[in-house]
Amino acid sequence: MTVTPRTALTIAGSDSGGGAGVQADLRTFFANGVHGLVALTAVTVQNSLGVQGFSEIPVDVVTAQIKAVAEDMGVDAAKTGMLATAEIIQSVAKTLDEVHIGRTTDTPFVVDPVAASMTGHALLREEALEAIRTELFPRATLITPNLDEVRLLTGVSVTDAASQRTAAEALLEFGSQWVLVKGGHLCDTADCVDLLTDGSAIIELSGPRIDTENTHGGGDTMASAITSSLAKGADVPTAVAEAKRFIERCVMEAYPLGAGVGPVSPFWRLANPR
Ligand SMILES: Nc1ncnc2c1ncn2[C@@H]1O[C@H](COP(=O)(O)OP(=O)(O)OP(=O)(O)O)[C@@H](O)[C@H]1O
Ligand SMILES: Cc1ncc(COP(=O)(O)O)c(N)n1
Repeated sequence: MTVTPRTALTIAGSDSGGGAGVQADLRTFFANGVHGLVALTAVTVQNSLGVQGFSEIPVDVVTAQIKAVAEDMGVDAAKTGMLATAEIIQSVAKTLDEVHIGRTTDTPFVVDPVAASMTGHALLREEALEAIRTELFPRATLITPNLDEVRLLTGVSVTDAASQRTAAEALLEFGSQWVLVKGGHLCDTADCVDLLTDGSAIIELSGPRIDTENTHGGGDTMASAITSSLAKGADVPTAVAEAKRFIERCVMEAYPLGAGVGPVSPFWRLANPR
């Protein structure tokens, strides 16, 4: 019998290098057996050396993509990545309410507050940070900032487990249900520890730090692995734990591509189905 898979929607930018953005999200949804839906927000000119520029998609086209897939196909979970401008963020937030996606609905919503590429190029206009805090975080089931984004959003510099906890508490104040403070950039630790909290539960997800230069798309892949598990009905702690195991293997099997930073690889699951 033909079975329709669960669906996950990514609202994010394109990476011409294929390692981050909607390309990473679709690779990850596919590897996790979920049908990926896309609302494209921006087209970046990008390779392994960095981002040379980007052009935003008109706001009405962004929101029309969300409505088109949500109204016809249904969305089991959604995530955001690069949103580029305050105008796009505000319109996406309003549209998500209209199609009943977000923490107060049955459809979980993950916000990966992408501000810059790992090579340091801005992917968000400066004035848009406040819109992420006020428009998206209160609607989010989970937010997944890395340590640079944590500093931009809260002013807290995470240097150890105690400051990671302080940052998570500060982020919860913006109104998301759960916060995941990713520890991939805490370079002096032997393990990569991500901290997940909803204000009552505090869960440390720890795994070995894998020695590789090739981590492009790691944050997008982590957030879309979480979104895949949520689309399949997992609760947030289970989805994050599953995604942590998934991203570890993706980092382990990351490959060199181009002269700069290569991408993490969601392909391992397809090569070793289980
Ligand atoms: N070298 C590594 N070994 C194992 N796990 C890692 C490594 N680097 C990152 N991770 C894990 O990958 C996930 C993404 O973390 P990270 O903090 O790097 O996000 P990010 O900065 O948004 O990603 P990126 O900018 O690389 O796309 C986290 O679960 C983190 O613990
Ligand atoms: C379109 C797009 N979205 C997100 C990222 C962040 O990924 P990374 O931090 O690995 O550069 C990116 N580089 N490009």
